[in-house]
Formats: sequence, C-alpha cells, structure tokens
Amino acid sequence: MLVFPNAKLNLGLYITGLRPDGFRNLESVFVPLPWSDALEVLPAAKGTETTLTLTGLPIPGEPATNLCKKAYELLAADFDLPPVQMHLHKDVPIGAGLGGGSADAAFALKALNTQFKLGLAPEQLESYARRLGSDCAFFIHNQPVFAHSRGDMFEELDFALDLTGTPCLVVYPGLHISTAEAYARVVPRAPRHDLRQSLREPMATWRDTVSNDFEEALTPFYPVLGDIKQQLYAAGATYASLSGSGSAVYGLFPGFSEVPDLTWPAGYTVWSGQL
Ligand SMILES: C[C@](O)(CO)[C@H](O)COP(=O)(O)OP(=O)(O)OC[C@H]1O[C@@H](n2ccc(N)nc2=O)[C@H](O)[C@@H]1O
Ligand SMILES: Nc1ncnc2c1ncn2[C@@H]1O[C@H](COP(=O)(O)OP(=O)(O)OP(=O)(O)O)[C@@H](O)[C@H]1O
Repeated sequence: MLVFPNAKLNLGLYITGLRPDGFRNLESVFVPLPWSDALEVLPAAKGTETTLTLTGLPIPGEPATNLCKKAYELLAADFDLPPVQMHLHKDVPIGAGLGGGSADAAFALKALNTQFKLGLAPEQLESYARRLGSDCAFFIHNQPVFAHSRGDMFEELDFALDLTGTPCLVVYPGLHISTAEAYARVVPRAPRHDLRQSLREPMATWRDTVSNDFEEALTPFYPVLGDIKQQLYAAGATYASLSGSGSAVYGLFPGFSEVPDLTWPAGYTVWSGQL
C-alpha cells in the first residue's frame, strides 16, 4: 500500500499555559498542506524482521527511532501484525513546523489499519497517534480544525473556512529549529485574540488579528524569519506567517492565478501550489 503523508500549516498559534505533564497548552487552527512524503507498506514474509528503508531528505537519528517504525510497534503491541517492509521517501523538510514526521506516523497507522483490516475507528487511531506525538492526531482526519490542549484535541470549526484552491508559497530557509527548543523560548500567556473569531473575518484582516507566538519569540534569534515574511507581503501575500515552531514561513495569495515566482538564496527549499 502506498500513501502520501501531507504536511500541515498553522493558522494562528497561541501558547497559553504550561501543563503538569511539562507540555504546553495551545490554541491553533490546523489546515492540511499538500506537500507530501511517500510511504509504502508491504507485508513481509513470516519470520523476517520489519524493515524501514529511507530515501530523499536525510532524517536525523537511527531508522529504529523513526516515527513510522514506532507506529508499527505501537500497533504490533496490541494486534497480531505480520512483519512489514516499509519505505519512506522524505520530501517535507524536518524541523520546519510543517508536521512532516507526525504525518508519516499517522499515515503509517492508517495504512496498517487498512492493510491488515484491524477495524480501528478514526477516534481509536487518534488515540494511538497521540502517543506518538502532539501533532500526529491531526493527520488522522486531516481536515481544517481548531486544536487545543497539547495540540491533540480538536473542535470542528463552526464557520466556513474554505481555503481550497488558495495559492500558497512555503519557504523553508534550511534552518532546523527543534520543536522542544522553540517551546522553551516562549513564555505562555493568554491568547492575543479569539482565533476562531478572527478567522471568520476576511483574510485581509488576519495580518492584524491572527498571530503565532513562536514567531515573536523566535524572530529575534532568527531574523531571517522576519525577512521572509516581509518578502511574502511585499510580493502581494494577503496573509503570511511562521508555521508551527518554524522555520517554514508561508504566504497565502488569494486572487492570484499563480503564486509569484520569487528568487530565494541557495539552501532554501520552496513549495508552491494551491491549498
Ligand atoms: C509546534 C507544533 O507543530 C504546533 O502544531 C506542535 O505543537 C509540535 O508537535 P510535535 O512536533 O508533535 O511535538 P512532540 O513530539 O509531541 O513534542 C516535542 C517537544 O515539544 C514540546 N511540546 C510539544 C507540544 C506541546 N503542546 N507542548 C510542548 O511543550 C515538548 O518539549 C516536547 O518534548
Ligand atoms: N519520519 C520522520 N520524519 C521526520 N523526522 C522524524 C521522523 N521520524 C522521526 N523523526 C525525528 O523527529 C525529529 C523532527 O522533529 P521536529 O519536531 O523537530 O520537526 P518536524 O518533523 O518538522 O515537526 P514539527 O512540524 O512538529 O516541528 C527529527 O530530528 C527526527 O529525529
């Protein structure tokens, strides 16, 4: 079975408090971004080892610590799974705030559930996904949603947020920002705005009312993040922001038939397309 784990963008992100488990509570709206890895899961012969081979962008750490492998082990602890051969082709940058590794994990859970007819409902898959990482659960339903708690609990949006077809440019400056480091730099506080209220309004107002707490905390250390955002606005973006804990910055260009063709320094990776 071949699946294509896509990335996500955060529309606004407020870090509201430190939790007793050491994680932070947050509020954000997650939307799928069609920038994808490719993951193949094939049954392997009985008595062989489960394997994971990798191509594409290098992933730090041993393959044994890869979230695809962890997803397999999590289900193998509860179900009589045969060994599998997995292959991951990595295209979504790591340490980018795009949730790429989390998507791989969630799509591995979904693929194993389908391939081996485990019969897990989406809510059960979500609870397995939560055990692999805060962002993972989102990728089970993979639909625009308001996220809270650790970023792993969801409420449906009670207004139409249809960004389908919106031209989008995502710029990754080649800077791996670890999620833990990024959180350590933010002091939790009350949300600056009511996110769901802000997102109901026309996108032109979001620049003043939809923000990401990581952006304010990280830009003094990584001024390039501010430079990219400024360039996206100068090119005509209606809204631009850091995604998640960075370092990817995205711009939305509704009203453009195509995303403007901008030039970026060597070492940057750019994705453009429609949401
Ligand atoms: C920044 C976001 O991408 C926003 O969607 C996510 O919150 C990150 O989620 P993630 O990459 O799945 O993160 P995890 O693997 O669960 O946690 C990595 C580290 O980030 C910090 N962390 C993560 C999520 C959260 N709500 N509070 C935290 O403090 C913790 O130090 C944790 O050890
Ligand atoms: N399939 C995978 N893809 C990417 N990273 C993985 C994967 N499996 C395990 N990892 C580990 O996760 C780390 C990346 O996590 P990190 O949270 O920094 O970045 P991220 O995947 O871009 O996620 P986020 O968007 O949530 O910040 C890597 O250093 C790597 O060791």
